[in-house]
Amino acid sequence: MANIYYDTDANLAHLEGKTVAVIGYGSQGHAHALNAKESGVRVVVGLRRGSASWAEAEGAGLEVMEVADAARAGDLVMILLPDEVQAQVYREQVAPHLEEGDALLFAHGFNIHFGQIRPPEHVDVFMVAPKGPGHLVRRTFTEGGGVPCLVAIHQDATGTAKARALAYAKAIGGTRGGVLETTFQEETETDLFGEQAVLCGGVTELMRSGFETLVAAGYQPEVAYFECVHEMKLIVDLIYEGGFERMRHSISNTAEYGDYVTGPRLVTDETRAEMKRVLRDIQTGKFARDFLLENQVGQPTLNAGRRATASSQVAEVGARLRKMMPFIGRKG
Ligand SMILES: NC(=O)C1=CN([C@@H]2O[C@H](COP(=O)(O)OP(=O)(O)OC[C@H]3O[C@@H](n4cnc5c(N)ncnc54)[C@H](OP(=O)(O)O)[C@@H]3O)[C@@H](O)[C@H]2O)C=CC1
Ligand SMILES: CC[C@](O)(C(C)=O)C(=O)O
Ligand SMILES: [Mg+2]
Ligand SMILES: [Mg+2]
Repeated sequence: MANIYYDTDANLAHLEGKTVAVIGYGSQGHAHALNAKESGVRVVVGLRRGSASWAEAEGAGLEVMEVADAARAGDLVMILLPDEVQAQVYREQVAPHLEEGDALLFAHGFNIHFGQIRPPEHVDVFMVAPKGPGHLVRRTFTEGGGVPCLVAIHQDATGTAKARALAYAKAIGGTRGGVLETTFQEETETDLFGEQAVLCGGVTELMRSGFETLVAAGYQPEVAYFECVHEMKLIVDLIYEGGFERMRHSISNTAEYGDYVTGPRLVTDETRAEMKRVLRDIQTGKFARDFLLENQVGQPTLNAGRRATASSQVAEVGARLRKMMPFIGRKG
């Protein structure tokens, strides 16, 4: 059985009198900084002077400083920069300011697990990794809930790493949802697998292929969008609330029958074999090497993917239909 911690297992006193430096103010950064501040923690944000994030963080009432200054000010330094820039920023602007007893925190294990960052022995190194997008980490917190987190300890120099990790997780709302103890290896490999095979790569490819199949067969693109993209959230909301059972309780018997007989026609033994190969590429470090190389040569795959997404029919149709649904809006 997994060790899972909740609010009463974590004590914010471990952060009392301490300064948390949140480095980066993007998806995760803004959520951690604001949630922790509202939990009574002293927070400073480390950024590049004059950047868009700087203005945004200051506008939200946070104390902002350059990365090196924040690293110096922080007793706990949480690295919330894109994975591909973390190693260089760490080396040049964070490492020189890590003092005995400080803690270096991550929200994903990539750089530690794949050996891109090697912290000194005199600091705690741990992870508090929300299992959800940063904007939802923030939104869920403001609604009184919390996104579950994983914690893992890589180094326990002070003997208090776990207590501090749980306190940090509580400050950002994680213990409201449950904080599961893991290792850097398990978090890194499962997170990469989940986002590639299921949550992002798997789901978007499935939705896009469904949309394109209907359009190619002569159906209206707007019908295809509502059916294969828009409704996904409504179906997933039911799974989020009550598992597959609640979703299957709400859908028609016709849909449920089709679910049982057609799902396995699409996710076949061949798909499962490919999932195993995807996992193997992650475990052997092949994916990490490819991603690091991608960044050394100017992100051609990321850029091509973004261009293709922006000019796709599903994007054009979706943008037009969402404009007519102002109640959806963007909440952060
Ligand atoms: N996105 C998510 O929901 C999740 C992310 N994670 C992990 O959290 C970490 C952060 O990811 P994410 O929130 O997506 O990151 P983002 O891409 O959203 O981070 C962008 C922020 O980093 C700043 N930044 C980028 N480059 C630099 C630099 N060279 N120096 C200083 N600041 C810089 C940007 O500032 P500027 O305005 O200057 O560009 C901006 O504030 C990663 O380890 C990721 O794997 C974990 C769980 C979920
Ligand atoms: C699913 C993608 C994610 O792992 C996340 C939001 O949890 C990420 O890296 O952004
Ligand atoms: Mg994730
Ligand atoms: Mg991830």
